[in-house]
Amino acid sequence: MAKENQKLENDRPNNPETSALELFGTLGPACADIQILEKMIQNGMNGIRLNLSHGPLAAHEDWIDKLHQAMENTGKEILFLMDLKGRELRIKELKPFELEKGQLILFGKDIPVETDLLVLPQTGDKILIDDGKIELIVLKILEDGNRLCEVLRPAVLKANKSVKITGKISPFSPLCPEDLTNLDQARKYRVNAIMVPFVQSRRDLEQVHHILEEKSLDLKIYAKIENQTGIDHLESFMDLADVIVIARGDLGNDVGFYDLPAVQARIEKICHQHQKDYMVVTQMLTSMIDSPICTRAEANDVFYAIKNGASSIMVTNETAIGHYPELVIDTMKKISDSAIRYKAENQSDNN
Ligand SMILES: Nc1ncnc2c1ncn2[C@@H]1O[C@H](COP(=O)(O)OP(=O)(O)O)[C@@H](O)[C@H]1O
Ligand SMILES: C=C(OP(=O)(O)O)C(=O)O
Repeated sequence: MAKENQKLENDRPNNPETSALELFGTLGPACADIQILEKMIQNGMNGIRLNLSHGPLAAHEDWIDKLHQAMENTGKEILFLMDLKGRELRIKELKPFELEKGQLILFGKDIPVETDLLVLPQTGDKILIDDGKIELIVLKILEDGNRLCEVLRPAVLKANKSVKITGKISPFSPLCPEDLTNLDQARKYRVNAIMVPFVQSRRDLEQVHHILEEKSLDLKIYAKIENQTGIDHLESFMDLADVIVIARGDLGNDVGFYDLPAVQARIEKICHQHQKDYMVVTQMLTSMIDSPICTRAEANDVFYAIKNGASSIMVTNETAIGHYPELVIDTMKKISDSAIRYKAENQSDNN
């Protein structure tokens, strides 16, 4: 690392001497319980995200009450981050069912989606579902608009999972009408910050700032970089965000996960150059969804995210639907403490 960049890294907020590292969990069915939330807070979680792709803010009132109760019981205020719905593409409600390799399926009828999403994929396009766990290829567009697809990579298909058409840029605006209602209720539910999905241009964030100003809301903005267009334009809009989010789930769908580590490194470098805080998120401790301990590789992932200068890290499924939400936070905290100690002891380390 060049001397200049080394200085920038040491000036960052996660400098051990001024450590303000944010450790985020995701609020979901597995941890929406006062005692579990208390333990997560006690174990070092200082921020929690609610993903509004699964329903509006008001529909989560019960969970939010529990969160505030847990904060009161522990005497610790943590950041409450609402991840706006945005125009992320998702499948609609359905009963979970298992797909098989080579199976023919109708995207639209068997996999219900909004009409504006249905019309996007063309013959030959690949459709990734649930952060790429499922992959389809479009064989034919039928007269009624349904897309006849072949299953290339099967898994269990569940309601409301993310959809990505490979190589296609989302043509939609950054916030959907439901988000405007969510923002109107931000004060009532004591939201401190928002995550904006799929930020692709300066215009996207200008629109968000404009809306926040109109609503007199002073909320920290976490801008999710989820596709190549967002990376390409990052330097043009990063001053309008408080934190740049390396959202590896959707990003991995877009750039392919073999290139994802290089893409992460590139975004980190740009953030260092501009002294911009950034978050690393998704699949950091995935094995802990079903296991009380993480893998060595996951420990490395968390360690290097922090050693390299992330100001925040966040887990998703691990606390939202996993079996060990408190242990996930405990693990994340212990590895991050180790990384912070390492940084303190190796201030001049260039590796
Ligand atoms: N607000 C919620 N309501 C219901 N289920 C949720 C909610 N948030 C998360 N989950 C569950 O936890 C999983 C992981 O959460 P998250 O990472 O936020 O979602 P996704 O990967 O679908 O974007 C979701 O796919 C969903 O099954
Ligand atoms: C955190 C992410 O977003 P979401 O959970 O909305 O897919 C991601 O894509 O990495």
